[in-house]
Amino acid sequence: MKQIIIATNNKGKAKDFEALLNPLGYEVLTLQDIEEEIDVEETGTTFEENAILKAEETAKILNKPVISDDSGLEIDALNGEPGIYSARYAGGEKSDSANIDKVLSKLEGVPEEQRTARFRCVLAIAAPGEQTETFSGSCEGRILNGRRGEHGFGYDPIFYVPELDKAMAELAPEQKAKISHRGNALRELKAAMPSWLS
Ligand SMILES: O=c1nc[nH]c2c1ncn2[C@H]1C[C@H](O)[C@@H](COP(=O)(O)OP(=O)(O)OP(=O)(O)O)O1
Ligand SMILES: [Mg+2]
Repeated sequence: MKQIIIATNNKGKAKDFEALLNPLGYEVLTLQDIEEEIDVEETGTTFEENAILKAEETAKILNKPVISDDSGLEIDALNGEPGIYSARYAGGEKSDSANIDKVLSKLEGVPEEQRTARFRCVLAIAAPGEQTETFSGSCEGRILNGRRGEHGFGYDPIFYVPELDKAMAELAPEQKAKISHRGNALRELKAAMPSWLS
């Protein structure tokens, strides 16, 4: 089986990429599968910058082509927060549960029609000696009043997908792959760089 390295330490993202890439005949490897500990500092001010930082630094260390993912949730009623700070919204130690609690408390009393939000994902492809490329995808929805569903990771339990009348965490990985910001970004990548994912 062909292998592809995703420059992430997030196990939830790894599962999403498996649902997207296994059907194309790729085995997904992440930073959790390799000896070296790589945790690139996200000092950029946009998803693009952070995705490029993660991809280029990882490709350089491993001397191999990699794909990175920088993603997050933008909530309109919070002026786009948590945005690029999604992973550390509730503080230093990354905690999906604490992050969700913070969003729910900030949105307390905000009516349904004002709870619009979107997930964004930027993928960067970097390879030694090659120009880095980026691709982006988004997924529109609304923030629920509480958690629903057991699948996924991050903010999935509080993200409602109107077309499917389901929370993102109520979708099986294959269903999420069809509509997610990550799936949409990967389809952009595949359309522009077919030789990468054939
Ligand atoms: O499909 C998703 N479903 C739910 N939540 C999501 C999703 N996609 C991103 N998110 C949230 C999780 C995390 O709070 C942040 C990503 O932060 P981000 O820096 O890109 O990832 P990370 O630090 O967890 O792992 P890494 O940088 O090693 O890839 O956005
Ligand atoms: Mg990160």
